[in-house]
Amino acid sequence: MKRTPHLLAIQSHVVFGHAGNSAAVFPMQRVGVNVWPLNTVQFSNHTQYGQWTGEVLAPHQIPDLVEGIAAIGELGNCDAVLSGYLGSAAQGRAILTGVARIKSMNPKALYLCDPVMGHPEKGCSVPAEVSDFLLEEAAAVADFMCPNQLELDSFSGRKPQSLFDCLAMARALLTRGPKAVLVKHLDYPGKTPDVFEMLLVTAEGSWHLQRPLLAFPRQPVGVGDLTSGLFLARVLLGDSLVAAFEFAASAVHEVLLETQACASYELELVRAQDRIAHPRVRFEATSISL
Ligand SMILES: Nc1ncnc2c1ncn2[C@@H]1O[C@H](COP(=O)(O)OP(=O)(O)O)[C@@H](O)[C@H]1O
Ligand SMILES: Cc1ncc(COP(=O)(O)O)c(C=O)c1O
Ligand SMILES: [Mg+2]
Repeated sequence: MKRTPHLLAIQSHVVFGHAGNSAAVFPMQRVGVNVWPLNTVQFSNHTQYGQWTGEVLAPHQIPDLVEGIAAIGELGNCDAVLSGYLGSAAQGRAILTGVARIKSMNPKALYLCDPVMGHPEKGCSVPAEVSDFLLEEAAAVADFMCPNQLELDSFSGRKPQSLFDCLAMARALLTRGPKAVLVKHLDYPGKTPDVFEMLLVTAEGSWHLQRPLLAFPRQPVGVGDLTSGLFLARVLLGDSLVAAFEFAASAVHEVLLETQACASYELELVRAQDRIAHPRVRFEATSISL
């Protein structure tokens, strides 16, 4: 029988609604991965509501919890680490310590870093030390990085002029260390307005994917976390990087369709669960080059 993969997911948890682990854990389980959620914050709700209660996990808790799993002899079973929203650069460094510990026990373990930097225009951003940490330290260790356009711009220190420029920027990030860069959301001058575009860049090639841009009165939150989580889950289940990219885009689209149909602000993950596991649509990625 094929072994069920194990994935350590280090990101935020919200009591109400879906962001961070609260957006990614259930979908990753639903597609067939054992998830070990390690919550970097526990907030009442995501920060786009403008108010919340709760606390940030002290950075030392991250290695403490990883050592606890080592002490019961299970750490070597970890096949991948996913990290998302970071409260501080110290928390990020604690995650890299955990990743190094896991890779020493299982050299095949993968690390996906979702370099969450927030949405400055929505009043949510991360300290400069966190963006510096992500570019200067995390990129060198990560196997996969999944920025959105704002995060890619921040890494590049500029905005793109065209689709090919986005590709050049993603390629530049690839040279920092990751095996693949998945750009979860492209934005550039001249982009077709009614499509949502994504990019996957690896040493072997580059792929572009389009799906419909759906209208929402308020943009749903947690979409990026869901995308990264499903991509990594499908890679662990044996998909090629391109197949995992296509799967994640298709499953996320299904969740957004259900969310739109329910006129819900929070992602409708429970209602969409069967379509997360078996998307009815399949968006195909097409190869592009500079
Ligand atoms: N197909 C879609 N139609 C409309 N909006 C979308 C679609 N897919 C994602 N979004 C929204 O676009 C924004 C950018 O998505 P993305 O960069 O992937 O993730 P995030 O900002 O959540 O990390 C998010 O606000 C998300 O809710
Ligand atoms: C607590 C928390 N975690 C994670 C996120 C990231 O969500 P997204 O996937 O939309 O980037 C947010 C966004 O507001 C958040 O408030
Ligand atoms: Mg995000």
